[in-house]
Amino acid sequence: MNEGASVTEAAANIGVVGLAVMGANLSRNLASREGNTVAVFNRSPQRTEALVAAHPEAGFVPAFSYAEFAASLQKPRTAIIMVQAGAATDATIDALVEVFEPGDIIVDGGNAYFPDTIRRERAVRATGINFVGAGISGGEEGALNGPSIMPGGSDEAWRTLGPILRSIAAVAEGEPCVTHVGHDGAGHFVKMVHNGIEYADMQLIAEAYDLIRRGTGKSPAEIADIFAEWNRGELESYLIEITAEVLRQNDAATGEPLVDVILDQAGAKGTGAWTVQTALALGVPVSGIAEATFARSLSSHPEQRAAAAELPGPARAIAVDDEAAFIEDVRQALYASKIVAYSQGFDEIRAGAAEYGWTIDLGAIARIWRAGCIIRAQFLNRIADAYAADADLALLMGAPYFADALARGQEAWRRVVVHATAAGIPAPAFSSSLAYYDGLRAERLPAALVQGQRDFFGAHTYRRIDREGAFHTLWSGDRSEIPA
Ligand SMILES: NC(=O)C1=CN([C@@H]2O[C@H](COP(=O)(O)OP(=O)(O)OC[C@H]3O[C@@H](n4cnc5c(N)ncnc54)[C@H](OP(=O)(O)O)[C@@H]3O)[C@@H](O)[C@H]2O)C=CC1
Ligand SMILES: O=C(CO)[C@H](O)[C@H](O)COP(=O)(O)O
Repeated sequence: MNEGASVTEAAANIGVVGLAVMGANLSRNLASREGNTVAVFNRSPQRTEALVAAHPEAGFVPAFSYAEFAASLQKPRTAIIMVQAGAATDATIDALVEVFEPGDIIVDGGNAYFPDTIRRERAVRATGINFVGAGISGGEEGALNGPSIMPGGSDEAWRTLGPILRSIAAVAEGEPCVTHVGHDGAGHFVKMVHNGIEYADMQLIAEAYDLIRRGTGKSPAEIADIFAEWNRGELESYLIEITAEVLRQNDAATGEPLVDVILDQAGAKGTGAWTVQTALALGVPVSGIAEATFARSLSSHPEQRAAAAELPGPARAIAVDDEAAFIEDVRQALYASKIVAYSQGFDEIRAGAAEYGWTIDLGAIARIWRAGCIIRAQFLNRIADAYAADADLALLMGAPYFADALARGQEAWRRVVVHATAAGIPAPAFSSSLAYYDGLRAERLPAALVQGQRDFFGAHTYRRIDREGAFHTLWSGDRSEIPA
């Protein structure tokens, strides 16, 4: 580490490294707050020059080397990194550690994989510099006007960072959408699950659109009106709102609905897969999130889709007698499946907190997701209420409000899944959410048979319903049972 430049050169109280969509807008957000002077740095100088030229009102302090960036910051220095996850983040942290000093704070605001954040926090802390992994959600508009922020890291770093992050975060019912989630990787863990829920929510909405289009023959613009109407009720959310916008958009080149000219292969940068991988390791069944993630993968294998195109099946058309009733069924199925997705996500956060020793206030997470982030929704108030009533809820969807909503919606949900299945319309997120609901409420599951099979081929033992202990049947002997 070097000593940086003299204090007299240090004009900025905060800095941002990485000036693509998120970093540029976050820098402008920071600069717009009273008392902030923002130093900006990007690996390629053109981005720095472009940002500074485009926004003279922001009073940015541009830097063209890491040493210059460090010198432009008041001590203790605070810098927020907004670069690509993975190697880019490691390279940026390494470069900052070289020019920062003990007591300074490095915040990684990108979508890092939480084990990386745990590793980085440990390594950077050893230098005396604070490292905070902070999930930031809201896309371009959120970064500019107020995102939802999920910081991890130490209590000491939070004391310094808290006021800055509160000043730039979205506000929901007077409360800034930021909370100290927990230590080291807790913030990025929660952001990861946020994105997993985002994948599920998006897939469910996409399935609802597909079913309505195939069931009623309505145009995308007409379905946009349906989503806009839904957005005035219990489904009110940013994702429903933007779905109406996307469906209403016509392609300038062809005049066709834009949704009909977009290639039907969904991309993914990895956070959904991380959510599922982590859930598998924790033994948490996030089946809705997993199906949503796999649905993107399935869409993106054109060679396999071409190979399967001639396989037999129904014509993917639903015969609907009562259009209005069918649309209402889809709405209810969407709401029920959405409850499942959030319940699964919160279950994963609860399990992750237990595994990694974080104290995560689940009600506070619901509250900071009410504004600023991509999954912001009226519905999150209901989740916050559920955790306020019982902070140790074993199952979010078992809370009275959600249990009632599921009870009200489950018949419609079943009708939609039956229709979809009979018509050969894939609705993996709707179907798997319903299977999860039925699985959890089942008095008895065929898991008993799986245990019998495991004991048969691998002497893995089983437990009995009527006695304590583990048992094994001598399958290749006289088939008597012995205590294991
Ligand atoms: N876009 C979004 O809606 C959201 C993104 N995020 C996360 O925020 C972060 C930034 O996202 P976004 O603004 O979309 O930008 P990108 O994820 O596209 O990252 C581009 C930035 O990373 C920099 N970069 C790439 N490789 C390196 C490297 N080896 N060393 C230093 N810098 C490097 C680029 O610099 P250069 O210009 O020199 O190439 C550029 O500033 C990401 O982690 C992303 O996952 C979080 C929430 C929402
Ligand atoms: O973090 C985000 C929103 O919360 C980003 O928009 C993220 O890139 C979305 O993930 P993907 O690109 O995999 O759809």
